[in-house]
Amino acid sequence: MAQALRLLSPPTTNPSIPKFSVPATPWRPLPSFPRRRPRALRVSASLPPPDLGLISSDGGVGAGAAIDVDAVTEAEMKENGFRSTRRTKLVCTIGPATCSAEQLEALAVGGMNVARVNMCHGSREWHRQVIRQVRRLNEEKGFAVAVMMDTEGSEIHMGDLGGAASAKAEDGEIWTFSVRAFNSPLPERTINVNYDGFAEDVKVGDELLVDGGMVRFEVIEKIGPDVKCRCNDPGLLLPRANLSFWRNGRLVQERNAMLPTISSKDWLDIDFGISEGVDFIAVSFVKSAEVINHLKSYIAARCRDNEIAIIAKIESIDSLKNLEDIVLASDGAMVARGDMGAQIPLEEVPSAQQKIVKLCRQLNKPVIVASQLLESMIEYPTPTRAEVADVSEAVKQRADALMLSGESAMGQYPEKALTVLRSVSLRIERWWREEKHHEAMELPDIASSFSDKISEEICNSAAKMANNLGVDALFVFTRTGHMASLLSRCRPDCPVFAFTSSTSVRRRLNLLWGLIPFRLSFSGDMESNLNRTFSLLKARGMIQSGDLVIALSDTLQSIQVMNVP
Ligand SMILES: Nc1ncnc2c1ncn2[C@@H]1O[C@H](COP(=O)(O)OP(=O)(O)O)[C@@H](O)[C@H]1O
Ligand SMILES: C=C(OP(=O)(O)O)C(=O)O
Ligand SMILES: [K+]
Ligand SMILES: [Mg+2]
Repeated sequence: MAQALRLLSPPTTNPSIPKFSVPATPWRPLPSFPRRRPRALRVSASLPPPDLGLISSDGGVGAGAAIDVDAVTEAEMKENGFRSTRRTKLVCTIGPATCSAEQLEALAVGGMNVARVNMCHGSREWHRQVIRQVRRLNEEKGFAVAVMMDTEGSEIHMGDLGGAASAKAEDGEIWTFSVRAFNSPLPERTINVNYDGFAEDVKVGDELLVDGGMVRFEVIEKIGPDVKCRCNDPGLLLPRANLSFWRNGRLVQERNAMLPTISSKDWLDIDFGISEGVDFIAVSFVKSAEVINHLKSYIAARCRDNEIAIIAKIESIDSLKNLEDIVLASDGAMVARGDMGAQIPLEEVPSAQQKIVKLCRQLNKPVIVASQLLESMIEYPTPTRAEVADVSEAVKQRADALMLSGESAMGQYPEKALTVLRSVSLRIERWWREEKHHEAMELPDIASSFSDKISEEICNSAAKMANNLGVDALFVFTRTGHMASLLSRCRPDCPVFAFTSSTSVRRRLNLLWGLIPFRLSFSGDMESNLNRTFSLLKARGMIQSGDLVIALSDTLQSIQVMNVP
């Protein structure tokens, strides 16, 4: 009996799983405000124009019954049926090739779930414009694109080449790497280095790697602040490229270890991100869990209502050493293969990726696989076969999200690259579902309270039932998003419709595998929630009478199997 009572009592929030939690605000009906009908969207590929956008159709069940549906997802669902919606989420880095309103809209229509701005490049003003543009598109056109800010971090990198887009280093050429401040244009074959201790730290004979080995130099002479280097592996130098130096075949790490993970410039960028209301902050070159905890308390003190999820970028040797602690402290992780490949041997990157993806799923943290997925598409309109195989491997590992970097930031074919990610994801997901290739993964208990344990058991059972019964969808009514994340962790065969009353929770859920987040105000009365939801979704042609669904609620900790009436 006690058990039954507990099952019905509202769950307590679990402080050790801060993921996506928002302060428990009492339910209140959202103010009804006039909504503009968006203009028709420009649509690429085979999607029909999503015409309803953010418009709330109340399906004849009264005012206040509004539901926010992502216009693009809705179009995809109508086109392919909702069982076939894409489960893998897509992150696009925004840069000069994609920063206009039209270009951002094209990416949103093409399936971008999260827009990433990299604070390593561009000015704060530039990023502000991009973030506001994304928000405006969401409001006006019914997208639900989340924004991720990525910190620069204290890496050693080159300056911006005095404004040049790139510079070619030829075999045998002597270049000067210097910490001096120059007036632009820079002297010929001269590169600025952002780190003052550079000239002291390197030694004659060291190997200097640009971008993890895209170009290689050998240090041949040190003259005060200038370091003369001979180019051994020629190639293209890009602005602000990462620099690492190697001695006797090993990465020289001492100095990196002394640089703070979050520099003073990063703190200013973080303040900027908080004031602009970004959804995620990705922290570069994380070394330990402490920095994540520190940042989380900093953010908690500054933005109560609008919690920001912290993504730890796993890209340094230290982050691999402290992986589990870092992932536990964070709200998610990124396999940042670009810098990782400069810190560990390249042949170790694939196993590191697999390990990180698996650990994140076990610990219920979303994970992004990033860098060079479609690198050749920076210049060419089709990917290499090897790139398609790499993307499909990440999809098979069932990472939550895939990320474009240079392909979308400064490449020539950003929309085509996104289309490749979308179509490869869809195809591989379907193939893997149909052939039932996925082995069940051992999912450890992660709950730290009895109430959370109940949620976890409900989600594990519901996902299993959904697979065994072949249901059409799982519905979850969730305030903090936690229960939705637990369902996503199970990677069920059917899509998960996640209903939350918070727009910011909804945007953050966008990063999670298999979730279709909706904003909907709902009550503690499951019966009426379900009836309203069914009417609203039926009115929009998103579900039909007879569809079989399993519905869960985190306020009631309940589970129901039913046909849509
Ligand atoms: N805001 C920006 N302004 C200008 N260029 C950018 C911007 N963001 C990204 N880029 C370009 O896109 C490339 C790839 O982006 P990303 O992978 O995020 O950075 P990085 O190469 O520094 O790790 C960068 O090297 C840079 O040339
Ligand atoms: C995603 C990465 O980080 P950034 O692009 O900021 O270097 C990476 O190194 O792979
Ligand atoms: K960065
Ligand atoms: Mg990096």
